[in-house]
Amino acid sequence: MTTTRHLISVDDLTDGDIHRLAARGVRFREGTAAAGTPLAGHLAGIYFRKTSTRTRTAFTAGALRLGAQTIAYGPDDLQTNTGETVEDTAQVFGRMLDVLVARTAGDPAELRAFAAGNRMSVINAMSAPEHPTQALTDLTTLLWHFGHVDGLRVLYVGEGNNTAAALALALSRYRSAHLDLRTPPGYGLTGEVLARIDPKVVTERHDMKDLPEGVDVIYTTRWQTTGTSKPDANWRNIFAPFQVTADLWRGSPDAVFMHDLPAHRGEEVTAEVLDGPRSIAFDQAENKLHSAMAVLEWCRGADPAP
Ligand SMILES: NC(=O)NCCC[C@H](N)C(=O)O
Repeated sequence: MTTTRHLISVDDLTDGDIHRLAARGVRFREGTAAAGTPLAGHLAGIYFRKTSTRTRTAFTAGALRLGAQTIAYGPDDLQTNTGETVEDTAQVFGRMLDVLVARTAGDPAELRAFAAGNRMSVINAMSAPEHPTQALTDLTTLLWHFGHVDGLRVLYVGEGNNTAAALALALSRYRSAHLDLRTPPGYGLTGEVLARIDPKVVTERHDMKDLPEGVDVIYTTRWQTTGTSKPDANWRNIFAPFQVTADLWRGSPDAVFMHDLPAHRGEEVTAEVLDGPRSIAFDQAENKLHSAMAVLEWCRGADPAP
C-alpha cells in the first residue's frame, strides 16, 4: 500500500518530519543519499498559476531524478478556467496522478480540496499565507551551512509574506533558535500566523532600532510579493528603512546573507550584499532541488525509515 502524505502547511509536519526532511535535504546536497529511483512509475503534475523559476524547476528536476515522470500545467490549461470545479478536477487528477505540486499564490483551501480524496499527494509550491517548501529549503540551508539549526539566531528584514510566515512556523519547532523579524509597519505577519508561532522563538518589531548583534543569518525577501499589491501609494517610503545594506554587518560580522529570490538589487538588498562574500543566497537556491527531492520522497513514503 502506497503512502499518500500532503505538504500544504508547515503545520502538516511533525517536529520529527521537519528535522528529518532538513537532514535528508542535506544528504541529497552532499551526494550521500542512496542513489536510486524510488519514484519510478510515479506521475507528478506540476501546476503553476503564478510565475516560478526555482520552485518549478526544483520539483520537476527532483521528480525526474527520483524516477518519476511529470506533466506541466500553466495558468490557462485546466478546465477550471471554463467553470469545472476544483473538486471534480481533483477526482480526475487523483485517478491519474500520484503527486500534484501546485502554486496558486491564493487561498490554500483550494489545495486542501485537491488533497481531499487522498489519492495523490498535494504539495503547496506557494500559497498566499505560506511557502512551506521554501521553509524546508531554508532549514536545509541552515543545517548544511552551520551543521545545526538549534541555537541559531536569524534576523529577518522585510515584508511578513509567505516566506516569512513559513520560516517563522518552521523555526518555532527548534526550541533554542531565535528569529527576530523586522517588518515594515502594516506589512507584518498576519494574526493567523502569529497565533501559531512560538513567541519564545519568534519576535517581531516594525522598526530597525536596537538590532540584535552577533546574529548568524540576515535574511530578506523581495518587496513585491507574488499576487499582491500594496494598498498605500507611499509604500516605498515605508519599506526604504528596511533595505538590507552592508551596515547591518557592523554588529554581526560573521552573519551569512540569505534571500529566497528573485532579488531586486537596490530595492530590498544592495548588490554589495547579495553578490558579496557573506551571501549564500545561490547555495540556498540550489538547495531547493535537494529539499524538493526530500519532500517528494516523503510524500510517497519512499523516505528512509526514521
Ligand atoms: N523562492 C521562491 O519561491 N521565490 C518566488 C516567490 C518569492 C516571494 N516569497 C513571493 O511571494 O514573491
